[in-house]
Amino acid sequence: MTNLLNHLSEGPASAPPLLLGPSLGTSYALWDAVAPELSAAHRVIRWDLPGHGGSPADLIGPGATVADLAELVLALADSLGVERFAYAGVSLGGAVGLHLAVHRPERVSSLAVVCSSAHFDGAKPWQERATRVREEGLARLAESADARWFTPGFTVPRLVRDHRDADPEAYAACCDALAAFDLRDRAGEISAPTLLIAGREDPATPPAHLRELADAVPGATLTEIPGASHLAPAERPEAVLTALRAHFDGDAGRGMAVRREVLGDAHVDRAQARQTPFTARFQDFISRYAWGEIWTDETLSRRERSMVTLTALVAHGHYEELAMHVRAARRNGLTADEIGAVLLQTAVYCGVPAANSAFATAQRVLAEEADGPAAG
Ligand SMILES: O=C(O)CCC(=O)CC(=O)O
Repeated sequence: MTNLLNHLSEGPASAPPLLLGPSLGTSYALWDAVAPELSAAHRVIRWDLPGHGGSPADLIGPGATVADLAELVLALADSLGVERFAYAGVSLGGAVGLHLAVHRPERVSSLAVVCSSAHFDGAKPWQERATRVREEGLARLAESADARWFTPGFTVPRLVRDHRDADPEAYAACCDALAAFDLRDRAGEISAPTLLIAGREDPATPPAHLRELADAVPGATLTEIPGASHLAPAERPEAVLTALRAHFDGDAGRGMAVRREVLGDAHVDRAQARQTPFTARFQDFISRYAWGEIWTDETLSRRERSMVTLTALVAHGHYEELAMHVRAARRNGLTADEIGAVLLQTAVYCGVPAANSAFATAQRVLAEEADGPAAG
């Protein structure tokens, strides 16, 4: 029997690690609709609480704390050779992230706290729930899971099943951890870039809890997701994914916006649709560095960058990319005459045959543009 948390790893082993933590009663299936997308640019490692999903129940016992759970997460990371990681967690999983960011800041590069809090409204309700679960098991409590986790009419049967099938003693020990958790007077020490995500309809950790954290954690940003209750990654995965990507992907997120402005949505959508696990890291590299760092640098205007780029593409004979960048140059404000003047200059410095092909390519693109809206 292993003494490690059960986990699922997705994405390239060489990508930056991102750990995903679950909420009480759920399993790593909570991230099913989000993790595969995040794994395009991250080594995603999602874990199960003790006695939940596939984790052994005896990893914790009565009187457990969030610190105990955080130690189990660090042991898992150590076992996978992961020293420093980005971390996102829901509710109890978010509390683990807050604890790590305060007590082990050297391990956490960036933090997202989803439908969670610096405290869970005192010890009493959790002590009562722990007692009840120790006495009667989880079947009856699981009957009310939908109402506690989702907006009316929504459900994820797998998660409700995981709740019912969790080990009652381990579940109760997790309730003990929630009862004792209060990080309010330490939240100001968090130095990792922090994103807070609230489900606007969440009755368990309402948006006010996340706002309280936003006021306490230096530089934290807060996103409220409409139409989401307590398990936002399951109920509104697209919204959670967008927020997490913007937070964790940083330059790549910013770069993607510039890439869309310069190359057009149609082109970027096609490139994204063609993306495979094999090309994902290259796409991410392009968004992060070419678009997120270089094209966003304001030392040169976008018009100037287009002129330099056209010249470089002619010099190396990259005529497919040249066609794309003639369209981009038009978006960046160059006239057809200016593009012609750039290509004429390349005849001097790159050679007449190269400029000859470049004029033919540009002529075709400009003619297409004259015939109708740019194809992107
Ligand atoms: O299952 C619930 O009733 C919500 C429990 C809670 O707020 C802690 C958690 O989800 O981890």
